[in-house]
Amino acid sequence: MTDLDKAEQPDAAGPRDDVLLRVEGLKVHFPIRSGLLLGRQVGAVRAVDGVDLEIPAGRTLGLVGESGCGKSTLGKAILKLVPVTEGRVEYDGTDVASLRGEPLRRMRRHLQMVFQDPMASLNPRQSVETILTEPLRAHGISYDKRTRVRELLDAVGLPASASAKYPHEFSGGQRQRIGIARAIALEPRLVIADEPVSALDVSIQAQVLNLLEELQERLGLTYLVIAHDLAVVRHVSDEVAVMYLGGVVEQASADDLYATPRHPYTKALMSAVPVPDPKVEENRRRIVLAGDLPSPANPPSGCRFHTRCPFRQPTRCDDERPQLRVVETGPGGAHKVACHWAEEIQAGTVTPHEVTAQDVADAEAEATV
Ligand SMILES: Nc1ncnc2c1ncn2[C@@H]1O[C@H](COP(=O)(O)OP(=O)(O)OP(=O)(O)O)[C@@H](O)[C@H]1O
Repeated sequence: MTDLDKAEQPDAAGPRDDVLLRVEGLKVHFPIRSGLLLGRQVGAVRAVDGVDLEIPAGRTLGLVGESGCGKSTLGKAILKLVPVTEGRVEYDGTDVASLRGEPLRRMRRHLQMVFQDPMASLNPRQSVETILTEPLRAHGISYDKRTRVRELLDAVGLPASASAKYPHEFSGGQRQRIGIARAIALEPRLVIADEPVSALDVSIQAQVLNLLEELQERLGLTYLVIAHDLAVVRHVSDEVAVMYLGGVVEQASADDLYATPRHPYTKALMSAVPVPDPKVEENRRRIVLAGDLPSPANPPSGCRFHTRCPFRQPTRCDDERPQLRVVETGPGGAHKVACHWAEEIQAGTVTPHEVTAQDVADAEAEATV
């Protein structure tokens, strides 16, 4: 069975055997140092604070959340680009943390990243040909330069003449195509795309997203697509995970999550998305969250979202951190939510109340881990 055939199989609530990437209890805490020569650790930024994720082969998981919630750090931790404090990253059944030297280098071939800003991630002094062949040289892979460069450019919709040019000679969208060509040069299986279109004009975004989808189909790629923009994630994802302050608060198939968001934070995020139908748009009720994202150096106790949550119930939300749990399994697969009151909110027995900026400040003052 090919990866693509496997990807046709329906989701199940239990563990699946076609999982390419599995993340368990992942934590990335950056030490905060103080004192002379910054030698003493006085705290930690809990950028990622206990994340579980699974991506089946050939599928796309979209990861959304506001700036600073830990999305990029999670992506980097999967690629071992930042040190993991606790937890496990398993790629194709192998614990990534245990790999060193040659096995790590070999594994890296299969996991590649597409970055937000192609101008910053491409070396301005290298020609496109050098940019595209450097990963092959670094991994000691023999290739016919002209043929391989032409194949890669063709795969991302650029002409062979692009080969001799430099990044500044291209538009933003073309540069991101070069970044994508570089990412697929080593024939990876998993690609982590961190805000792949947020630096691009809206008119160009769809073209680049379509290219990512086309390459997925042709090459059987598995994607983790990180974005703050819900529309971008919806466009490309089979499943979507919503992150808030270092943790995943909701995960479901894209259709289920957009049709029936269940976590209060997801409800607020979704309420901000404009609806194309003018009648629906007119009646759309925006949930505006009071306060800002709390500092990951000093996260609230209990549910990380309780300080801003319109559905907060004393005192369980303040004291007990909810686990991400399956609340429903439908045709789209398992719908997981990290909220103590997910069922009651759905049934309408727990209802929203107004939260003011002062309420948030008071709750934050009371609630530190
Ligand atoms: N190397 C680092 N050292 C210390 N703190 C860091 C480091 N990298 C990230 N952080 C902090 O970790 C938190 C999460 O950052 P991260 O970049 O992962 O969030 P994000 O959701 O990707 O946001 P954005 O979209 O703005 O990049 C932030 O508070 C950030 O300041």
